[in-house]
Amino acid sequence: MSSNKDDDQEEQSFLKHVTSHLPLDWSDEQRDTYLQNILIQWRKRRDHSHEEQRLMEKYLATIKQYFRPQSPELYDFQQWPIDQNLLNMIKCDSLDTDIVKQMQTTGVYTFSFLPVSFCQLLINEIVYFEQWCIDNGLKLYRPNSMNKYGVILDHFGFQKCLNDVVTNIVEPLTRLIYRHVTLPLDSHHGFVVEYAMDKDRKLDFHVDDSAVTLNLCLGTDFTDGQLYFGGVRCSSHTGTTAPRHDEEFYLEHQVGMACLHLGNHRHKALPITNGRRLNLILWCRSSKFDSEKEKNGEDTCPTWCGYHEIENVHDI
Ligand SMILES: O=C(O)CCC(=O)C(=O)O
Ligand SMILES: [Fe+2]
Repeated sequence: MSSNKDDDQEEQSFLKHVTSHLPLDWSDEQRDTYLQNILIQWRKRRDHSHEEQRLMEKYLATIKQYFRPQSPELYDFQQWPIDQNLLNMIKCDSLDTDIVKQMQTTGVYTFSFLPVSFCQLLINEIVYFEQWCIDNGLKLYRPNSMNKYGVILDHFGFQKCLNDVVTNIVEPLTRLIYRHVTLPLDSHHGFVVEYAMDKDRKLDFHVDDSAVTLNLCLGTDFTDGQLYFGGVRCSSHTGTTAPRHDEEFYLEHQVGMACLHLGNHRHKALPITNGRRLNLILWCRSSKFDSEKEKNGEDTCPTWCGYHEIENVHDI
C-alpha cells in the first residue's frame, strides 16, 4: 500500500515514541534491529486497519445506496410511540420514582418505554435487514467484540433516530439521575444483541464503552437471560475488586421495558435457557466526561466508584 504524508508523520511519531523507551545501554546495532522489526509489524497492523476501514466504508456506501427499509416510519423518532408518562415526566424535568424506578439502591433504573407491538416491528425490520445482507452477499458487522450476533442499527439508517433518543430521552434522564456525568452525551453506538439456543446464550461480565447505557428488551419469547449487576467501578477498580453483597442485583427483562445504567456499572447477561432474546442497546458517550476521566488519571478513584468509600473506610 502506498504511503502518504499522514502515514509518514504517524510513522515518525511512532518511532520517536518507541526510541524514547529503549534501554539506554543498548548498542546502535541492537537499536536498529529492534526498530526495524517493530516497524515492520507496525506497518502490517496499520495497513490491515486501513484495509478494514476501506471495507467498512464500502459496506456503508452499499447500504446507503441500495437498502430500502421495509417500514420507513420506524426510523423517525417523532413516530416512536414512547410511553406518555415518561415523556410527561421528562417535560416536567423532575424524577418521578413511580415512573422511572430505581432497582434497590443500585443506580439501575427501569421504566416502561415502548409498546410490545412496536418492539416487534423493530425486530421485523432487523430481520429484514439481516436477510437483505445475506441476499446481497454482504458480511454483517456484529455489534462489538463481545457479541457475535445482532446488528449495528447505526449502519442502516437509525443513526439520526437514535441520536434523537439520546437527546430527548437519555440525556434528560442522565441529568436527573447521574449528576456526576458531564453532558452533553455527544455520540452513541446503537445496536441490537441477539441470544438464542443455537447462537450466543449469555454475555460475560464487563463494563460498557459508554457514560450511560440504555437497554430496551425487544422480545421475543425466552426464559432466563437476566442481567446481573455487580457494582459501579472506576477503571482502576473494574478488574480488581469483587462485588459487595449489597451491590449484587438481578434484573428480569420485560418486553417494552428499558433500563438505564452507568457504562461503568459492571454487568453480565445470564444464559437464556429457552427461546430467543433481542435487546436494543444504546451506548451513550460524552467526550467531556471521557476527557475528565483521562485527566484525573488511572490513580485517582472518583467518588462515584463503588469502591471509593470502601477505600476511605479502610484508610481511616
Ligand atoms: O444482553 C443484554 O441485554 C446486555 C448486553 C450488553 O450488556 C452489551 O451489549 O453491552
Ligand atoms: Fe453491556
